[in-house]
Amino acid sequence: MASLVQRLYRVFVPPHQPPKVTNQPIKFGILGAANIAPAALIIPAKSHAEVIVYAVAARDQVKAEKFAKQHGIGKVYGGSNGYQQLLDDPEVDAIYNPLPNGLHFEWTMKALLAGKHVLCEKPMADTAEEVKQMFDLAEKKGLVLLEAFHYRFHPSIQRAKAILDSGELGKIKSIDLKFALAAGFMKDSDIRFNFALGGGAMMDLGCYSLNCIRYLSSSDPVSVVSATPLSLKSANITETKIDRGMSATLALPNDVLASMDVDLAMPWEFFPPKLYKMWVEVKCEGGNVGVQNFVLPTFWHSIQVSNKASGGTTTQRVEKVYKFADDQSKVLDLGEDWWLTYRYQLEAFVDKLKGRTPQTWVTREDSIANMQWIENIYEKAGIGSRPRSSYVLPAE
Ligand SMILES: NC(=O)C1=CN([C@@H]2O[C@H](COP(=O)(O)OP(=O)(O)OC[C@H]3O[C@@H](n4cnc5c(N)ncnc54)[C@H](OP(=O)(O)O)[C@@H]3O)[C@@H](O)[C@H]2O)C=CC1
Ligand SMILES: O=C1OC[C@@H](O)[C@H](O)[C@H]1O
Repeated sequence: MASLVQRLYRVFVPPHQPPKVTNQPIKFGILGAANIAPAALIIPAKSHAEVIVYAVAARDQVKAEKFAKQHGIGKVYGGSNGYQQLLDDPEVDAIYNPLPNGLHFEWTMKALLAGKHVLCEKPMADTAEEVKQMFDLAEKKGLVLLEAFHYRFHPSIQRAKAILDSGELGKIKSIDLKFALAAGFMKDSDIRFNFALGGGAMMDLGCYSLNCIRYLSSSDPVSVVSATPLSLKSANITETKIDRGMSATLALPNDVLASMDVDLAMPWEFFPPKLYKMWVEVKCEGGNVGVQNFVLPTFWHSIQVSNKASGGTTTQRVEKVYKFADDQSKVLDLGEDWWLTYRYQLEAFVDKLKGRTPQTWVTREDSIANMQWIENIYEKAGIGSRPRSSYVLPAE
């Protein structure tokens, strides 16, 4: 309990590591005064000695200034041209793009055209074709582009995968994943319920779920067996192509079946009270691995392993891995138990920019495939992909 409290305190009040000029710090600009920006970049940056959150842009000048003041950001761009002004600032090295999904393509492309590296929120765009174009441009410009699947950088999910890969439990037979938030977390006006902005539960919670299934199984699906959207039942939302939730079954290679259930407005459960569900379980020939809280492991998580040992006995164990020194490999000493997934992600992003080898990475192929299977699931569900961006690259 004491370590939990200590960890939580450190998450929000990390020891400050002011960057020195000799570090040649990476100066970040944030597109939009987004809700997720403090957790995903501003707090993690405080403990990274090579990162400065230098500027923020918001469509509204007053909002931009308020956000900058609240988070100690020195440079502010506001108004209708604020995003572009931020991209044109020669001091900015890297852009964090936490805009609504439907704007990721346009503003990431513009950032790359302006010569900036980009950390782009998930899901990276509305279509796989867009994601491909984003990586093509990044490669052409020699810039770093990363889809912010932050949970992949944390040692806990990597440990779960290492157990599966070790062969301890034999071949994977099935995967079941649930990711849901109780009704009321999201307002009707939330970007997640807006089709034009790339909304939908499959885009939001589903992109992680699919990514996690693909990651743990080290495979892409062979087909979407079924996909059933949960419709919105709100008098205030008229979007017919927005899935409040999605239940999908995927066929993976070697007759493995994976099921995923996501819901942005899960009906309340009181006994015991549940505000959210975030559970993935992999059943293997010789046992199971389940990971509780796989997207937010820093706060709390458990890796539950049950091993059907020979002789009919089953052994159970629980592992918790908050930093790499705690994992079974003992090879790497990286992180602190209070590092958020986003802090691990920032470490990797900066390493990549600086020409060092990041501990792990989410590749171009991975991001394109993830987006393609999101589209395939929407197709099977009968509601189709989110609209392609209307942004057209200026002629060279
Ligand atoms: N990695 C993670 O754990 C998480 C990732 N996300 C991802 O981050 C992104 C942003 O999510 P979140 O922070 O919740 O979003 P917000 O609702 O805070 O919106 C983000 C920003 O979008 C800007 N924006 C630009 N155009 C529009 C528009 N037409 N309508 C509404 N907003 C607009 C706003 O910028 P301005 O300030 O200029 O008005 C706003 O600040 C999404 O892609 C989401 O999937 C979200 C939560 C967690
Ligand atoms: O981590 C997350 O949890 C809540 C979601 O709605 C959000 O977009 C996602 O990134």
